[in-house]
Amino acid sequence: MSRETYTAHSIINGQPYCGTGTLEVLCPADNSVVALVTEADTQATELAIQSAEKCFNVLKSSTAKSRADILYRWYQLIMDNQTHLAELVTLEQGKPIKEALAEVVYAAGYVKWFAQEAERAYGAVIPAHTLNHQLTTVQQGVGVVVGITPWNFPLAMITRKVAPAYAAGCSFILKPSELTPLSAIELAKLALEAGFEDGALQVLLTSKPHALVAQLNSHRAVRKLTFTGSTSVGKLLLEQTAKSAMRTSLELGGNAPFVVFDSADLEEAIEGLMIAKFRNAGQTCIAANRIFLHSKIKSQFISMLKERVSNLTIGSTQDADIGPLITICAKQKALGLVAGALNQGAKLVYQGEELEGNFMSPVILEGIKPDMTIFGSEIFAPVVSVIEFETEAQVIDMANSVEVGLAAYIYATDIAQIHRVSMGLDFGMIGINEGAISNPAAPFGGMKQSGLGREGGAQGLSEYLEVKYLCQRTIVN
Ligand SMILES: NC(=O)c1ccc[n+]([C@@H]2O[C@H](COP(=O)([O-])OP(=O)(O)OC[C@H]3O[C@@H](n4cnc5c(N)ncnc54)[C@H](O)[C@@H]3O)[C@@H](O)[C@H]2O)c1
Ligand SMILES: N[C@@H](CC=O)C(=O)O
Repeated sequence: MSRETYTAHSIINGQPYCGTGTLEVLCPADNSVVALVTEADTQATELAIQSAEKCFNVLKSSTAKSRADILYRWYQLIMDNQTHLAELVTLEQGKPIKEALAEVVYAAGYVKWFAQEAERAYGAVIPAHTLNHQLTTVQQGVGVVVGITPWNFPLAMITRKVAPAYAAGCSFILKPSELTPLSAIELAKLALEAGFEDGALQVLLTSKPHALVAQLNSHRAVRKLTFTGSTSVGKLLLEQTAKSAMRTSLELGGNAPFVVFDSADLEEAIEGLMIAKFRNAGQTCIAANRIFLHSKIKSQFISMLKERVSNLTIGSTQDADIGPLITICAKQKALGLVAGALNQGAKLVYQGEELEGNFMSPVILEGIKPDMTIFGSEIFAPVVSVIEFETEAQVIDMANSVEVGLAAYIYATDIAQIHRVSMGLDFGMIGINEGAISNPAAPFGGMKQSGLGREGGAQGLSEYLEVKYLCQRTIVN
């Protein structure tokens, strides 16, 4: 791909909107400027809301079948453009091209899934309490939706929201991360090409999300907020939406335990950990963050892991396993967590060579204890932090002792133990002898401060639907 500097503008009512100011988008691989983006102002935001409101009324009288057909065309266009989309993701987000291609397919998977689910937003007939009554329910789209997405999966975190919203008949205003606007704009262009009505998907770009999102959240026409990002920003937005009691879905941060029992198949557990820890250089919300190893297998597991980790290639070449972190600040934060853990008594088991720019070599730490800062932090980098345990009760307690509860992983072959531990863990998703759990057909989401609601699966559509109860008395002449 040539390294020309792209330009990008917000999309309002189906058209590019050349806003004011200029935001620079940097390539994480070398921190060069890859795009200049104009920013949406308050007027643009107001126009987008008006257009979304108008479009919602159009969508209200469209059929689920027609929306399903349009979603299916969007799915096909994403798949037809997968190389281009993947290159954009690698350029602005940094993940290796093979992972970017996998993200395109994953993102498209949500569109296909919700093209199918669109026609299954069933209502119900309720047995009536008296004669001459018919009690039914219907489901209708909630209205104008605002979606805010992060940079780590710049395509999939968008399709996981926009596809169910459109399937439900909602119009959508998207504010993607300022770090990855190009993928968002490209996806929206493909949606319009597929047949999305002009106000059905609009994209507002800004480097000042606080002001723009506050404007959206305080508007009477906006009926739902769906947010994916950090727990701290999610909580702040929940305060805003509380003011109008707006429907709010939050997909927030994680701190996943990865528990390896002494009955585990260690080869399988290593394979699972390589995916759950190192995908996207450790920058995933469901990344294995705390590695709990039973004392009987700890030494063997760590030596097998060292062997695998020392063979990983870090860089921006086609075959690299680990790309750069998103920003230099993200790398400094991760190195700070490692230094802090060492100061607090952790032991350094492995650290690859020091690398330039945003690239970071993997690190393995052992001797991590629950009172260390790293234990309670979402590391978001290729750092393995190992905690030793003795008993099932002890590991469940330690795993549950954090404030978030998104994903957890268990490796064991004792079926009764797998059942007990799965039931005991306070996490919304559990990988059992499996390190790759993401799937459009499954409900994605967390407990405790990891969020509210679920995305994907059948539940993902309900998040955008209102249930309306109709109580009809039959007039008998
Ligand atoms: N649970 C999930 O499904 C899931 C998926 C992906 C990422 N995440 C989480 O996202 C985080 C990483 O993403 P990030 O760094 O982009 O998160 P972030 O919270 O910094 O930003 C997310 C989005 O919120 C916007 N934003 C930031 N401050 C805002 C404010 N004051 N008001 C309104 N909007 C604001 C950003 O512009 C961005 O679009 C991690 O914590 C990760 O675990 C969760
Ligand atoms: N890793 C998640 C997204 C959060 O980062 C996914 O697989 O959907």
